[in-house]
Amino acid sequence: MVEKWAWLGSGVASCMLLWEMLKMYFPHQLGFYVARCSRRLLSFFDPYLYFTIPEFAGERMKRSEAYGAVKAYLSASCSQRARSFRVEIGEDSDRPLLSMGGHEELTDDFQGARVWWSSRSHPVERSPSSWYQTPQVKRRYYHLSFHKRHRELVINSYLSHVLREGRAVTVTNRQRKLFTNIKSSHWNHVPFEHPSTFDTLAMPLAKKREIIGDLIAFRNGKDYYAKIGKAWKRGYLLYGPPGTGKSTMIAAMANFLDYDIYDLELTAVKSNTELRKLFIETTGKSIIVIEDIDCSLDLTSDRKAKKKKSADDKETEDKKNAPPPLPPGMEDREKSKVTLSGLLNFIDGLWSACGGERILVFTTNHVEKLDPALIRRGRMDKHIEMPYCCFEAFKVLAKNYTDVEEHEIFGQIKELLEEVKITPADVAESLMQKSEDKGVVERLENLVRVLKSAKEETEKGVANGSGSGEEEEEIVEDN
Ligand SMILES: Nc1ncnc2c1ncn2[C@@H]1O[C@H](COP(=O)(O)OP(=O)(O)OP(=O)(O)O)[C@@H](O)[C@H]1O
Ligand SMILES: [Mg+2]
Repeated sequence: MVEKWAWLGSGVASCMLLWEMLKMYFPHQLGFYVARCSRRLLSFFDPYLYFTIPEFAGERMKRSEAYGAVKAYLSASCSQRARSFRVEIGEDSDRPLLSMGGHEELTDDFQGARVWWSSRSHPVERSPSSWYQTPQVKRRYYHLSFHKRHRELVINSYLSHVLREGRAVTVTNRQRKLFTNIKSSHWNHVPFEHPSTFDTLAMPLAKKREIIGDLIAFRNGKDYYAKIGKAWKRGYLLYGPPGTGKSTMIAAMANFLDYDIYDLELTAVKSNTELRKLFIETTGKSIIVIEDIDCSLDLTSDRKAKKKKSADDKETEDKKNAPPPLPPGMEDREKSKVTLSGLLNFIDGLWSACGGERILVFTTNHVEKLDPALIRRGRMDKHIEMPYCCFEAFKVLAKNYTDVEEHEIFGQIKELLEEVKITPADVAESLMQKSEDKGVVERLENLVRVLKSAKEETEKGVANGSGSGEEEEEIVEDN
C-alpha cells in the first residue's frame, strides 16, 4: 500500500515537472491548447450558446449601432417586465429612456424559442505604458444566451428582428429635426415642431386620401422598390399660387411619416460637388425640400442656350442672352455654381440611391417655368396641384379656426367660393380669432365680406377687359 502511494506521489511529481518544462518552452501554445480543451469539455455538458453585443466596436471604437438597436429593443420590453431600470435622457429627445439595470435578466420568446438577455460590463485593461493612474473604465455589452437547438433561428431571424424593431423604436422616440444649409456647407438643425397634419390641411378630401395612400405605399415599399430595381425614393412636385398650403403640406407629410426635413437652400450651395456632399450627409427617413425651385437658380439657362444657338434671328438671340435681372434679395445666387445637370444628378444620379427611404419635394408657384427634364416622372413622380380654396377645404379651415362644422352662413360661403378664387391662407386669416370679443358668427360674416369684395374686384377686372379670372385677387380684408 505504502509502495503504491510512493509510486503515485512520484508520478504526480514527474507530471508537474513535465508541465513546468512544457510551460517554459511553449508558454503561449500550451495555455491556448488547455483553454480550448476545457472549452470543448464545457460545451459538451453546457447546451447553451452565448452572444455578446459590445457598446463600442471597430477599429476606431465607434459606438456600435447594433448595441443601440438592442438597447432600444430591450427598453420597449423592459418597461413591462424588468424590476430594476437604468433611466437616461436620450441624446436628442426629452423622453426618458429605460434600459435594464445591472443585475437584471430579461427573457424573450420568439417563434417558440426562449432567449435570455442581460446587460454586463468588463473592466478595460489599463495600458502598461501609462505612468499616471487613470480611473478604471468599464465597457458595457449585452449578453444573449439561448439553447443551441435554436442556433439557426437566432442567427437567421431573431437577431434581424431585434435590430429592425430596435431601429423602429429609436425612430419613434427621437426628436425629429429640421435641417438647413443656410450660411454653411453643412447641415445645421433645430427641433422640428410644426403642428400641421393631414387632418388640419385644407384640400379636397379625395385628393388628400390619394396623397396619404401614395405616402403609405412609399413607406411600406422597401421590398417592392428592390424588386423593380428602383432606388427607394420618391419625388413630389407641389405647385400652386402663394398661400395654397405647399409648405403646410410638407410639414403634414413629415408628421404623417415621422420623417426629418432637410430644407435645402440651393442659392447657398456653391457647386455641384457641394450639393452632392450635402446629399450624402442626409439620412434615411427624411424629406428633402427645395422651396420655390423656379426662383432658386436659373436652372433652364444651359438648355435654353443650346436651343438659342440654332435660332436664325440674331437680334432676338442677343436679347434672350442678356442675363435676367435678379429679384431683390437674391443677388447672392451669382456665387452659386449649381447647374441643372448637377441638380438632375442630385435627384436621379447614382448617389441619390444611397441610404434609401427619402422623399424629395419641390415647390413652385410657376410650374410652367421649370425645365421638363427636372419634373419628368421618375424625378418628380407625383405632381400635386395645390388649388384655391373650395367649400370642402373651407369646412376644414372652419373646423380648425372656429370649431364649427355646420352653420347657416355656410350656404352663402359655398356659393361665393364657387365664383371667387381665394387661397386657403386668405380664408384662414379671415377666420382667425384676433381678439377675445369676436365670436364665430362675426368671423364667418367677415369671411363673407372678404369674398364679396373679391368677387366685385373680379367682376370689375372682367368688365375692364383686364381680368381673365386667372390673376390672383388682391383680398382686402375688412375687419
Ligand atoms: N391648404 C391649407 N390648409 C391649411 N392651412 C393652410 C392651407 N394653405 C394655407 N394655409 C395657411 O396659410 C399659411 C400659408 O400657407 P403656406 O405657407 O403653406 O403656403 P404656400 O403655398 O407654401 O405659399 P408660398 O407659395 O408663398 O410659399 C399657413 O401658415 C397656413 O396657416
Ligand atoms: Mg411655401
